[in-house]
Amino acid sequence: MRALQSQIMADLHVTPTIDPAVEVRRRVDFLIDYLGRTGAKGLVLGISGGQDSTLAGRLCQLAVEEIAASRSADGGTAPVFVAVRLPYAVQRDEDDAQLALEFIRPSQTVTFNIAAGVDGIADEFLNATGEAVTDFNKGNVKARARMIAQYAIAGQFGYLVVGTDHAAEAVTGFFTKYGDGGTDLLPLGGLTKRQGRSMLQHLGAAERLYLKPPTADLLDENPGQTDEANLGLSYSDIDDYLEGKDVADSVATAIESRYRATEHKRRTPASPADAWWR
Ligand SMILES: Nc1ncnc2c1ncn2[C@@H]1O[C@H](COP(=O)(O)OP(=O)(O)OC[C@H]2O[C@@H]([n+]3cccc(C(=O)O)c3)[C@H](O)[C@@H]2O)[C@@H](O)[C@H]1O
Ligand SMILES: Nc1ncnc2c1ncn2[C@@H]1O[C@H](COP(=O)(O)OP(=O)(O)OP(=O)(O)O)[C@@H](O)[C@H]1O
Ligand SMILES: [Mg+2]
Repeated sequence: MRALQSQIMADLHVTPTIDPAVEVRRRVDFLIDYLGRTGAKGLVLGISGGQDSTLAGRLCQLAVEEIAASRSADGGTAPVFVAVRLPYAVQRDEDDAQLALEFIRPSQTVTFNIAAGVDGIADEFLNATGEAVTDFNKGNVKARARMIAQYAIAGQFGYLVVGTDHAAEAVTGFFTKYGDGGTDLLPLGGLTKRQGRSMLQHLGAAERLYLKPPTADLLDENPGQTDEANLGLSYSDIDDYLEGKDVADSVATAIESRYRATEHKRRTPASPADAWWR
């Protein structure tokens, strides 16, 4: 194995194989423990219809249901899980999002359309700079608008914002800084994409929910662009690398170059006391 590969596996807490049942239990326990220690009144998470939010959402719901079952015995109130639909106007694959919600069965579902907010920022960008925001930058505004919506809900009702980042996204920094990367806790941390898929399968999700090609779906001009097309890398190769397997040199080099370039996304902002960025 390459030296950096082994270092990355350790830094991102990846294990080459998992038992899906054990990982479901461990991550539900983590959510229960975190909720207990913070006293938060609930968890909030955007549900897109993609694999990651379907899995994280189901784990959140299992956690709050277990807490509710244990508290009903002593008459206490339990935290809730709020699933948020966050379409930009009309979502092309809304049926997948609805299927994910049917599987998750959240305590509550809220729909918060980000179109007015995002278009307001795009209009003001033009006023302020004299040029139109690019489709790519507007995509990151969409991801950040979703973060703002979730924190508004969390702040108002005393919830925590759940993130869906996992090792196969963290390694390439494939998320919007302070957008989908801006969250309070990460129940999928350390998992590869195929390990997450195996957990959804274990939980009895419909195939469509875990075989769907991953997409950030942030672009007006290329709706549903797959992550793999955007990255120029397949999740199968990224997972192999993270699980310590041999991959082509060109694949390892591409992953390692992205890993180095995106270090700033996995850190808190640099200050004069830090040296990691040198
Ligand atoms: N060395 C450095 N030290 C500190 N900060 C640094 C920096 N280099 C850039 N930055 C800052 O970071 C910013 C760039 O980062 P960011 O704004 O995130 O933008 P960027 O990484 O360019 O774009 C986000 C990428 O993540 C993808 N994405 C987003 C959301 C969801 C998903 C998904 O998987 O579903 C994927 C999206 O398709 C795109 O390829 C710069 O504008 C600058 O402010
Ligand atoms: N249209 C949307 N509605 C609600 N939440 C969204 C939407 N788009 C993105 N999100 C949130 O942003 C997170 C990051 O998106 P990302 O595409 O990485 O995950 P995913 O859609 O759940 O799974 P996949 O990576 O397989 O597409 C999602 O997990 C979800 O919480
Ligand atoms: Mg997606």
